[in-house]
Amino acid sequence: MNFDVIIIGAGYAGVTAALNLKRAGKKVLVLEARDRVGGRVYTKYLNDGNYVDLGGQWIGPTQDRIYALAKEFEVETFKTYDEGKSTLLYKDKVKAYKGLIPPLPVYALLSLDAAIKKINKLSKGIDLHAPWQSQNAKQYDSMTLQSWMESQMGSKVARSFFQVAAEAIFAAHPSEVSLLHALFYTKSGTDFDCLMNIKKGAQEERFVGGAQEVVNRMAALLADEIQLNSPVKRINQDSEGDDVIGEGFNYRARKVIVAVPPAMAARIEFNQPLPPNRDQLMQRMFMGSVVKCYAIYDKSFWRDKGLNGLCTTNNGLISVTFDNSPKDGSKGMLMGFVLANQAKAFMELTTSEREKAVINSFASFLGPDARNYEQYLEQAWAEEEWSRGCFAGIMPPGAWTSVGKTLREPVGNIHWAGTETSEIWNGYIDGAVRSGERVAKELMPLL
Ligand SMILES: Cc1cc2nc3c(=O)[nH]c(=O)nc-3n(C[C@H](O)[C@H](O)[C@H](O)COP(=O)(O)OP(=O)(O)OC[C@H]3O[C@@H](n4cnc5c(N)ncnc54)[C@H](O)[C@@H]3O)c2cc1C
Repeated sequence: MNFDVIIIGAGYAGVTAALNLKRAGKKVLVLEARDRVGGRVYTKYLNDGNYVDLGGQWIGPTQDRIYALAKEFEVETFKTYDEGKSTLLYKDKVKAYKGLIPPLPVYALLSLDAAIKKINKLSKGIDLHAPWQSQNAKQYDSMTLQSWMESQMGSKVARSFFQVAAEAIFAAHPSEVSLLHALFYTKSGTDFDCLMNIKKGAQEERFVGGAQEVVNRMAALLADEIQLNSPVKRINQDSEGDDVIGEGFNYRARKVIVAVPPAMAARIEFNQPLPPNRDQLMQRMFMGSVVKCYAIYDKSFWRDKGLNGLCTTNNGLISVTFDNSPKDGSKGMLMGFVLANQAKAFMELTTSEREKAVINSFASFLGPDARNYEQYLEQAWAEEEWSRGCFAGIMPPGAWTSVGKTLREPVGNIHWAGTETSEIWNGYIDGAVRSGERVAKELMPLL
C-alpha cells in the first residue's frame, strides 16, 4: 500500500505531525515500536484508579503549543503542589526553608546567584535557529558546562548545587555537556530560572489523568493510521519514495518523517548511507541518564508537617524530590530523580537494592515516615529499548559547531522531527509538539 507520508515514532512529535497531515487530507501511517503511544511520556495506571507519570509530566509558561493541545483535547491541568516549606539536606543536617533561596552559606548563595545570572546573560546571545552561528559559538562549544562552572564559581558548595540543578535539567554530568548546548537549551526554555522552578517555571503544572492523556486522545483520531508493535528496521530510499521495513511489514511512501531521537535514528539501517555529517551527529548526540522513582503513601505525610515535598541535597542518591500526589491529594506520592552518573551506578544494583537505596534517600530528607510506603515504582530510561536514555539528546563539546547543522536538514525523502529538533522548548513535550507541527508544514508543499 502507498502512503503520502510514513511517520516513524508515535511520541508527541510523531502523533502531532500525523494529525496535522491527516487533517490536511494526506494519507499517513505511523509506525510505533512500543505497544502504546506517548514514547518518553508514559502514564502508568494503578489498580486503585490512580496513575503515575513515569516519563515527562510537567508543563509551564510559554509552552503554548502543548497548552493549545490540552485545551483542544479538553485535558485539564493543575498546579504542582508547592505550599509550605522546602527541605534542604546539607552536611548531614535537614533544614526546612520558605521560598526559593536555600539556607546555604552566604558566599555560596552569592556565587550561585552570579552564575545563574551569567548563564542567563550568555544564553541571550545564542541563535536558536543556528546555534553554531552564534557569536563565540566555537569558544563555547570547546568548553563543557563543568569547565565553565569551575571558571565562574570559586565556591565548591555553589558548584555542587549548580550541578544538582544542571543534572536535573540535562540528566547528564556537566562535564559531558557542551557549554554551547547548555546556553542553547537555557534560551530555548526561556532561562535557567524557568528551567529550575515550579512557580513560573517548567515544573508549574501537571495534567489531570497524566501526561499521556493528550497524546492518547490525539491518537484516538488516528486509530486507523497508527500501527503499534512495529519497530522500523530499515529505510530503502529511491528518487520516487521510500520503503519502510520491519519484521512482517514493508510499506511505501513518498516521504518519511523520522520522529525519534537522533540516537535512536542511528539504529535504523538505510540502503543509501546518510551524509557523513548527519551520521556523525547521530553518533554524537547522546541520551542522558535518569531513573524516575516513586514511593506511594496512604497520605502525603509531609504536607501535615507544613512541607511541600520539594527536597534537595548535594550529597545523596536522589538529589531532588517532588510531591507528585494526585490533584485531590487522596494519596501521598513522592517522586525523586536519580540522575547522570548516580543513575549509571544505580542501574547496576539489583531491584531490591535499588528500592532500599531510594527509600533510604527519601527518609534522609523526610524522616522515618518515608519508610511506611505502600508501593515503590521506578522507570530507568536508559534500560528502555526504544528510548535508551532521557530526558533528551544532548550535544557534547564540538558537536553543534561541526555537525549540528544536519539536525533538521532533510536527506532525500527523509525529514526529521522529535523534541531534539525544536528551537523552542528543546527537550520538552512542548518542543516535541512544535517539531511535529514544523515538519508537517515543511512537507505540505512537497506532497
Ligand atoms: C523521566 C522523564 C521526565 C521528563 N520530564 C519532562 C517534563 O516534566 N516536562 C517535559 O516537557 N518534558 C519532560 N521530559 C521530556 C519529554 O518526555 C520528551 O521531550 C518528549 O516526550 C519527547 O517526545 P518525542 O515525540 O520527541 O520523542 P519520543 O517520546 O521519544 O517518541 C519517539 C517514539 O519513537 C518510537 N521509536 C523509537 N525507535 C523506533 C523505531 N525504530 N521504529 C518505530 N518506533 C520507534 C519510541 O518508542 C517512541 O514512542 C521527560 C522525559 C523523561 C524520560
